[in-house]
Amino acid sequence: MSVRDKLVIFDTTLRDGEQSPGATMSVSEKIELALLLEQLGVDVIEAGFAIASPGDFLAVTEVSKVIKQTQVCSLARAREKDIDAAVQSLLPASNKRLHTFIATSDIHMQHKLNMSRDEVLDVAVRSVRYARRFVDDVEFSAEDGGRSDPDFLATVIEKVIAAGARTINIPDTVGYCVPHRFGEFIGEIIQKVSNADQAIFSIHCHNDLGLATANSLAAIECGARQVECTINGLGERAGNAALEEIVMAVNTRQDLFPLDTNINPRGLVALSQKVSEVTGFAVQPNKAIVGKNAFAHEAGIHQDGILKHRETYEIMRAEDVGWQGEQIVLGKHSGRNAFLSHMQALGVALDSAEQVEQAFDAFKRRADQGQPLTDQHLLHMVSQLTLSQGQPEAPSPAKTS
Ligand SMILES: CC(=O)SCCNC(=O)CCNC(=O)[C@H](O)C(C)(C)COP(=O)(O)OP(=O)(O)OC[C@H]1O[C@@H](n2cnc3c(N)ncnc32)[C@H](O)[C@@H]1OP(=O)(O)O
Ligand SMILES: CC(C)C(=O)C(=O)O
Repeated sequence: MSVRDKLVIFDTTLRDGEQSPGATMSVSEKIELALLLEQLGVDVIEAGFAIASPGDFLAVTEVSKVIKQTQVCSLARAREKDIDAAVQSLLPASNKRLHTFIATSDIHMQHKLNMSRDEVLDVAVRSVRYARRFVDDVEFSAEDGGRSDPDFLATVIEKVIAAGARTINIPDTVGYCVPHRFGEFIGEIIQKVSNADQAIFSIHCHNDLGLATANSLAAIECGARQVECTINGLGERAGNAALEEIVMAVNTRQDLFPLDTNINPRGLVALSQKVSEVTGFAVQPNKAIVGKNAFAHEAGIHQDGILKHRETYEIMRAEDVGWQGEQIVLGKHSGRNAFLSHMQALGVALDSAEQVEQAFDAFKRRADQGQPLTDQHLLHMVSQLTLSQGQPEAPSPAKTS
């Protein structure tokens, strides 16, 4: 029997998600979201960046008090004062992780940090070693890893694993990578690092080119076993990989990703709506999984297929991610089969082929106007039609709505 690998879901909605301009969350909002994230089954909640502000420090502390199973994490630069703040903020946590990082790309080292490769290597190792004095579970991120020299990156990783890092995160900080190359890159790094078996490799992908989910999945195929992501893909600039997309891609394509997660996908829609409410960031209707149209069908050919066999046009079940069920929406693109099935559900019997054609024609004309078509409208429309023909069968809107 083969042992299935686990994919660790590291949620950073409360840290990287909050870095999105306008998405600042209060301490009580972070607590509320953290409890929902725990209920959803995420493995790690990155609750904030303790040194960033007194409010963020408090948020990490308060989240640490209420979360019992899930690991709570704070971010820290590769500096003792950041690590000290993170350690202090995490004191109440039952299960904690400290996440320290430093950039490893030449462009960041030269222009932002003003440090040489040797200096960055030294600071990375010293920070991990320092953090391990206080916390067993230390994650190290090589910021801008996706644009880093692979040999240098592998050297840094090998040394920070030896210094005690348990998770190695290779971010595509600026969303520059493309899927097949990023997957190969992660696989190559894992191969190069002699002590790779002593750590879990992770990715953290940004969505600047709309590739965050695709890049994450490519890396998972090549050996990453932790994915950093956010609800609704919230995050710096164009956002992070969306948790709901990663989880449902893994669940739906088990042929490609034979991995287990702890996530209960039925909580995805509710959490997405809560994050949207807290941040004021609307979820676009066509957003995968959690957009209001993600399981809606207006096109007649699709509706006909769904009515005959749901899987013709559905690769996932709406109710499995927390929607009530798939939606057949009547509109100008709908066909007779969906129209009749809906009228039947409303209790309207259209007995002859002629009645069907008349009602369908009236419906198409109405739908062409582009206004939403409620059941009330449909019932009224049919009653007008049959009354004008002198036929008694159609119920009045008042009786059926
Ligand atoms: C890719 C990411 O998402 S990384 C996380 C980004 N998130 C944030 O920056 C949000 C929270 N940040 C903050 O509140 C502030 O930037 C703070 C508190 C961390 C630092 O504030 P300040 O001390 O005023 O520094 P400031 O932000 O202006 O500049 C960053 C400094 O950190 C240095 N730095 C950046 N990354 C790192 C790192 N990983 N390790 C060590 N030093 C770093 C920079 O080189 C710069 O140093 P300098 O002041 O000597 O030039
Ligand atoms: C700190 C790291 C993980 C990060 O947020 C990034 O590189 O985008």
